[in-house]
Amino acid sequence: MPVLSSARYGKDNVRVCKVQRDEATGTHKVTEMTVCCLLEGKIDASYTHADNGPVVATDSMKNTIYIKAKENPVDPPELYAAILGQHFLDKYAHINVANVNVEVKRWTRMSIDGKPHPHSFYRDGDETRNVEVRVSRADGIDVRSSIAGLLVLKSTGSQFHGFVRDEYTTLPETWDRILSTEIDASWKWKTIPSLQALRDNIAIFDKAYDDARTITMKTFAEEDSPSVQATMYKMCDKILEAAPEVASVSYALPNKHYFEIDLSWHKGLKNTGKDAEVYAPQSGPNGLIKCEVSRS
Ligand SMILES: O=c1[nH]c(=O)c2[nH]c(=O)[nH]c2[nH]1
Repeated sequence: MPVLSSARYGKDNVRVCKVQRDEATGTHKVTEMTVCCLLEGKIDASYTHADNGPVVATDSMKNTIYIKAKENPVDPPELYAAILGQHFLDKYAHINVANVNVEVKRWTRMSIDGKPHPHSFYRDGDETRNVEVRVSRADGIDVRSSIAGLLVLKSTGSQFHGFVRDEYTTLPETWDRILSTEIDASWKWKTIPSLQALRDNIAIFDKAYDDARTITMKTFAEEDSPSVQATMYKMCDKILEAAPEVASVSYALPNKHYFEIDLSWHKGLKNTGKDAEVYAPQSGPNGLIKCEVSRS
């Protein structure tokens, strides 16, 4: 006999833009996000017995995503995701868990003649601020916040030597290389008991996001990196120190290689080591280095 061992369903890729207008000053704020909402609960019969009785249509979920964005703040995204998830539990007795993911795009305010413009913005890179929120009747609210797609490069201040050398090794050791990666940093919060508890401590989310972004860039820029591994561990350690309510921090960093090109075959051109100026950026293969650091 087959058993339905797990099931969740909902709406993905719901794109929402909210404009908040301060009538007094005429200043607007724009938040553009993509929402995914998947529900769990007593929904097995819809899979096993073609019984749609327990099914809240995914189309209704899409409508709910818009309505909750109208009725509530959409930032910080942790709050909006928790409000939306809690709504499904409050409204439908047979739904036990709501999984809400939100990805927020960057709309950075324009500066015109040195002054912040009240209603004009620009897309300031592909980086996104993301949250994954699980609102559960039994377990409270679990939140993972993250920064994704932040592309960084440093042209010196990175080394890699002392690694295994054997009959499989061709990579030379280096004391000075280009280091580039696309930051995927996430921090998992200690479980939050209720939506009210989350509301009561709302400032921690923006602060942790700002701290994580600053720590990531400052550590990347200032450290003479011995390896991606050692640098990301240091970033995790600093974020844990800055955000006491965070339980663990994770990074997933692709090593975007820039290879030196030996041009000595052409009139003895010097282009390696201290003379390296022209590099060949690699699309792949690339290293991929991951870690999670928790409190001991
Ligand atoms: O920082 C690095 N870590 C590695 O594990 C590795 N492996 C590699 O080929 N280059 C690098 N760089």
